[in-house]
Amino acid sequence: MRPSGPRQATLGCGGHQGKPRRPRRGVRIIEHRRKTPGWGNRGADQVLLTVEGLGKSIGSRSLFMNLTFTVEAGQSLAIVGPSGSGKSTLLSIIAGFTDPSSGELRFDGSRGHIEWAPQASPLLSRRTALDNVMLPTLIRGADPGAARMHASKTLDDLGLGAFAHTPVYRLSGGERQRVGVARAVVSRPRMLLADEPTASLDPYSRTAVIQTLRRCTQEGTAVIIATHDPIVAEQCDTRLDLQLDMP
Ligand SMILES: Nc1ncnc2c1ncn2[C@@H]1O[C@H](COP(=O)(O)OP(=O)(O)OP(=O)(O)O)[C@@H](O)[C@H]1O
Repeated sequence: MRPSGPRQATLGCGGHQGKPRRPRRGVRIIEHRRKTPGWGNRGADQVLLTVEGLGKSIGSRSLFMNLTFTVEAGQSLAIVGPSGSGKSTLLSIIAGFTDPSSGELRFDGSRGHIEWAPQASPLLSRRTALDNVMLPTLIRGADPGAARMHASKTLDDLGLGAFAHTPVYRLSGGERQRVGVARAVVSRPRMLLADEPTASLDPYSRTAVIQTLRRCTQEGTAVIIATHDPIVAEQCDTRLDLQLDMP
């Protein structure tokens, strides 16, 4: 069973008791929340990723340091923090695109099947929304009929059924954003990294995205979301807050 209360996870910068506090950037706080009903059940307690003492500096600037947390199957984790605090960089490190400056990540087995939904997904603009969303399952060897069915269902779930046969270049920004989410979730990865998946969406579309991500966790996908959206952060099992103290 997953512990019902807050779990010890990590650390901030440590004490400055009795000393004047020097302005600094990059205070780290992690809050762990109770598992929210409806988010993730299957595969709970299977730790997919262990992060220990992770730090990232760019030049002389420390974005974050000494992050320690785990990610389980079916868990939703929100990474929050001000613009520039390192949310996307942390996702990129987990994805393996960026090296950390310190610490380590250990995956259960290999990195396995991770999907990445960046802020602006690099879609094939002349192909239809359906073609784009079919691609990950086709690449993984699915039968074209099955790939089409899963892609159509995912587009429907995201309120894009009417745009399935529309070339991406004719879609609005918010519609493209949801096609990017659809493409990332359609193959039900082990872990999904979503960068601002609800940014600039209307409330209806935002709800559709949240429900889609929730369904993924229920099917065992670990979902890690970098977000400024308080509603998304509030609904995740765990929140990792990359505070940024301005000097
Ligand atoms: N390759 C790079 N070279 C230099 N600086 C970088 C690089 N990648 C990121 N940064 C810097 O690191 C900081 C963190 O960037 P990051 O995109 O991770 O922030 P974020 O918290 O996701 O911001 P936002 O909420 O605005 O998307 C920024 O100041 C950015 O300019």
